[in-house]
Amino acid sequence: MKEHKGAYAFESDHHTVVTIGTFDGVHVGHQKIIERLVNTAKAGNLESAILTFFPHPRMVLQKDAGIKLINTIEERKEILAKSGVDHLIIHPFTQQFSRLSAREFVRDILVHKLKAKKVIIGYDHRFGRNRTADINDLREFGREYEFEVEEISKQDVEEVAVSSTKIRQALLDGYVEKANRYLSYPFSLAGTVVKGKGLGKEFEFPTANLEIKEEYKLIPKNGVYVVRSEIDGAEVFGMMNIGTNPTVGGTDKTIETHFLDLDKDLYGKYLSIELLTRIRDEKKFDTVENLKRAMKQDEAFSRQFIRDNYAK
Ligand SMILES: Cc1cc2nc3c(=O)[nH]c(=O)nc-3n(C[C@H](O)[C@H](O)[C@H](O)COP(=O)(O)O)c2cc1C
Ligand SMILES: Nc1ncnc2c1ncn2[C@@H]1O[C@H](COP(=O)(O)OP(=O)(O)O)[C@@H](O)[C@H]1O
Repeated sequence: MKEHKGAYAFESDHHTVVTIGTFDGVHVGHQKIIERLVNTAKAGNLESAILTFFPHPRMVLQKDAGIKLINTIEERKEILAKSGVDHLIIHPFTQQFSRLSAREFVRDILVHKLKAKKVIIGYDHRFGRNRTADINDLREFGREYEFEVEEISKQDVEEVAVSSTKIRQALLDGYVEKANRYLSYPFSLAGTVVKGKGLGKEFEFPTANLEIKEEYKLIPKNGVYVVRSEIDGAEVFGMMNIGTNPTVGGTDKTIETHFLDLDKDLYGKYLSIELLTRIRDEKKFDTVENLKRAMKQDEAFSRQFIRDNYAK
């Protein structure tokens, strides 16, 4: 897969089949559409291209600081790279871009830059300034500029929309296994290990504190989770706490992981950590002793879960 920083940077000698969308999560519904894109490309001797926007239109137009996404743009790239698509075009969605008329968008971007011979698009997709054009207008443009339009049915679009919403809601409710089923891969959190309060080592449970730089990344419900990661090329399991550490009087939200059977300085490392299942809610314990006891139970639970599901 070739990545292009915006439609204007796209270069290819071939004609393309293009689909347009955010594809947050790249979940099973998205994967179906991408499969169709890739197969259509093969059958028509075209190259397949996904046109996606970043930042998300809602971040730009509504200054929607609250919008949370399942994938960071880096994660989205990595997952799409495995899908067999020839081109990923990440177009910066700006105020200026949003003012392109429907005709300008079709003519300048789809036809002249991307050389689209086919566009696969949802039945309800709207585009151009103020989102005034619809799929019928696109078909009209297709006759003029000689490309075909293939519609993604209402049912397929709804399936896709529903599963993105369902995945976000499942994560916010702590149901990571449900989210992982919809995604067909484990939801993960990625960031740099930073210094915490320095209490973990006294606890006998040192924890790597993850700092996630993308403020738009969705963080699942507070609580304790069994996790898996890769550190220096080796698979490691662990238990993660997402929360405010109320027992030791914390207030800020932290994401910290104790890795099982590991003794390594992790400061400054960039880790991607998969969430496998949820163990329990975060609690305010009366004493640190009681918290320690709970963490020992978490460890026993985690080891059993790993034996049951990931035994080699
Ligand atoms: C598996 C696990 C479960 C945890 N559960 C709780 C909890 O229920 N309540 C709580 O206040 N803190 C919980 N913590 C957080 C500890 O309070 C935290 O590790 C400790 O404050 C050390 O923080 P530090 O790494 O920033 O020094 C948990 C941590 C881990 C790794
Ligand atoms: N098994 C392990 N799991 C997590 N971190 C570990 C582990 N072994 C060593 N470490 C190191 O210990 C650090 C955490 O220690 P801790 O006392 O909790 O300090 P702080 O909270 O100040 O970051 C981690 O960032 C990592 O560098």
